[in-house]
Amino acid sequence: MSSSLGELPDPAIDVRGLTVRRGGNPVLHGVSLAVRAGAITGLLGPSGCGKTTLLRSIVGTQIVQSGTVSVLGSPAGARRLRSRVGYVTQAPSIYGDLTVRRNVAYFAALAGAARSAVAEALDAVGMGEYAGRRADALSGGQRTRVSLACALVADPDVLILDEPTVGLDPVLRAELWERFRRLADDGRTLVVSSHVMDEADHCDELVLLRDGHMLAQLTPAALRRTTGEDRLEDAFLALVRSGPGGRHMAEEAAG
Ligand SMILES: Nc1ncnc2c1ncn2[C@@H]1O[C@H](COP(=O)(O)OP(=O)(O)OP(=O)(O)O)[C@@H](O)[C@H]1O
Repeated sequence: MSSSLGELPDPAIDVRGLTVRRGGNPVLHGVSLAVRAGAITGLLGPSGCGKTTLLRSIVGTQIVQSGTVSVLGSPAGARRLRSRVGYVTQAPSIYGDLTVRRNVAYFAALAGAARSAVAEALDAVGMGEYAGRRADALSGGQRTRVSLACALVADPDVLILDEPTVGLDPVLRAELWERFRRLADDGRTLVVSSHVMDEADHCDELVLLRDGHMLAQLTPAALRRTTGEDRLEDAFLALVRSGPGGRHMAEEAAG
């Protein structure tokens, strides 16, 4: 695939033997995965399986017990990654007493982005018409979109998005996935978490997590092929039920 970004290391993100405890409890158990540059990787699994913890480890905000996480060839959280990695958390982190435009302009200034990038980022998430509104007068879904615009405006090479489409209507969800696809086609690397298997078909690769264990990393087509299920929701369930043997099958199908 041609990339406007030139030479990004591939894999863009390399996670090896990642073990994390939170509040004294094991949350991730020796997770290893490789995220392809210039692709959309979907991180899928039920609520509480460790998706956010894995994303935090990739961004470098999570204390990890063992294992390594490297992003674009540097250890996760390294200073040189700050402008290259964008992270949109599940709870939108924007300033309620600022307008939508000023929120995005603030992040644009931090990133040294052009002023024109602010309007572009707002249009990209369908929030252009709300530019003058205070952020504390927005709905939850609108705040999520402004949060996403704050990440997009910095034009990062790697975008880590924690459930970015939750609470959005189907039209907006479809538009955002189109946007994500264009970013990946342009060479950006996206990791998008979701607990809705319907979204998996928008991804190039899937990382399936359950109870802090990685069940499989494979394409949606390989997941269907391995399990013989057409609906990805059913395919995920079939993989879970097939246990460790299923995991082995999935690896063979992926490999
Ligand atoms: N601050 C914390 N202290 C202790 N345990 C935590 C903390 N945050 C999360 N956990 C636990 O870690 C596990 C994984 O949580 P995590 O938020 O990574 O899951 P998730 O897959 O992102 O869930 P969801 O889809 O509901 O957001 C859960 O069992 C959760 O209860």
